[in-house]
Amino acid sequence: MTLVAGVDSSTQNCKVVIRDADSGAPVRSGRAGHPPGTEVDPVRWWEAMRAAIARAGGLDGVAAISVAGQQHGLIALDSAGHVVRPALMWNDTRSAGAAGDLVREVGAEVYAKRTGTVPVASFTAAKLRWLRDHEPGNAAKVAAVALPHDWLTWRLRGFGPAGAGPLGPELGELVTDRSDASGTAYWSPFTGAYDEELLELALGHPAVLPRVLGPAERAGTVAGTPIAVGPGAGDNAAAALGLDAARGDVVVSIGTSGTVFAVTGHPTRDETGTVAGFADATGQFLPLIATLNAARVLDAVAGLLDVTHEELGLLALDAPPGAGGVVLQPYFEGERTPNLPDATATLFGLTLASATRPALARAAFEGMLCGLADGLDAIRGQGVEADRVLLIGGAAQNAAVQRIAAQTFEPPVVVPRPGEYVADGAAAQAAWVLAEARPRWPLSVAAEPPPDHRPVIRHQYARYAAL
Ligand SMILES: Nc1ncnc2c1ncn2[C@@H]1O[C@H](COP(=O)(O)OP(=O)(O)O)[C@@H](O)[C@H]1O
Ligand SMILES: O=C(CO)[C@@H](O)[C@H](O)COP(=O)(O)O
Repeated sequence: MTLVAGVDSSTQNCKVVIRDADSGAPVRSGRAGHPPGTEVDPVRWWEAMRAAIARAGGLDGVAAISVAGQQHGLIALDSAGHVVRPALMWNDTRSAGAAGDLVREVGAEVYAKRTGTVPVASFTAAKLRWLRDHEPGNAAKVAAVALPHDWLTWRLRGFGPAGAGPLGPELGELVTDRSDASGTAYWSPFTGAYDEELLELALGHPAVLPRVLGPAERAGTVAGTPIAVGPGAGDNAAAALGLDAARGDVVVSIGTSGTVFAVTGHPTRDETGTVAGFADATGQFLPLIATLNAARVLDAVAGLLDVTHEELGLLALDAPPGAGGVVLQPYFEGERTPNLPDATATLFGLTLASATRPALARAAFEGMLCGLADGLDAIRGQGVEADRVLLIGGAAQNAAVQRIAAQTFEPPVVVPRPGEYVADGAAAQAAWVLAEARPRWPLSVAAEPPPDHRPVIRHQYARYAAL
């Protein structure tokens, strides 16, 4: 049996799956935690990846591996290959002002035309501008800019700071793929090339950028082994690949971030900045919206009510759709869509009658899902069909999330079997690199909550949207 490995280096954890390259059958897996916070020394991600691989039984028998990861994070390297400072992650909102400055200087319409996106705080370009303005000493040292999956792929191949690996710094050996490059706001999905002028505008000087590989192009081999290394991908593009998402499928992922995305044959540009015109991992495109407040909204409210996730779900299902008028605008971490980096969470509509534990619990589910349903509308506005919603991510296995999703979204909701779709997509990419043909592994469905659309949920959420 030929085995392939896929890695998901996400915000909270690193997950590794090892699969049979032909059938896609799972063979073994492992995971390790990441430190909390919105800036992290990427060495900790490297250590977690090594621990997760070890917990998955190592790479014995594995013929190819690919790494997918959280998008956008800035890993700034000096000329010796050392990280200049801890990585600034996608959910670090300090760069909101820098994003605003870049958009003012370039113009939202021009950004959308050149990169398919209008940068907000999450994007790499905004983080580079923040570095230039707030840590000029560090900015001056930047010789190369990598994203989390680029840097992990580089380390896996034996490159790294002088002395850390057998091959030395070799900044020119950095590689990435279209999907992650498209989250920088200095790469064009229209031309498939970097926009070096926009990079320089953000950082203040040129820098080495990872070479952008094609969907099944080899990056090299794992240091000291013949194991092939794939190009890797941004986590959302990897999930689309892992789900084998087809036209008409809209993926809604409820993990640390909430994302809504679909694979399309045409690049998109939304000058309002709501929909990011990303590329996917198959040579197509992946219009996407992302929210900062997803599964952790439920974590926060479960903590407040001192219940488990399952108990929170039972409480929520005790309240009627619309939660008796209670609305949670769940901006616990500021928000990216809508672009409100400094916002905080607010509860609306409380009365003596509605101030109950079930209503608060339901308002948490509804608030989180309404933000994603607004995103689905925006994606449809880009000419994307939505025949069904594929619900994935850590919170998708929660029965109340499934039921309330079927009440919030218009299209039917399908919940694939519990799985690590980002890591699965990376494993599928590794199999693709190996066989030079895209694998078509079967997708099994765990639940199809009966369609039960309740317009009241979104109507009352929308009433407070502008406040
Ligand atoms: N049954 C559940 N109900 C609600 N939330 C859950 C459940 N299981 C996991 N989660 C939440 O899902 C999140 C992790 O999701 P995951 O998709 O693995 O994260 P990431 O986006 O970092 O990859 C955590 O915040 C966790 O608390
Ligand atoms: O910023 C985005 C997408 O634009 C996020 O989706 C990140 O890619 C992080 O994802 P998770 O850690 O939640 O998977």
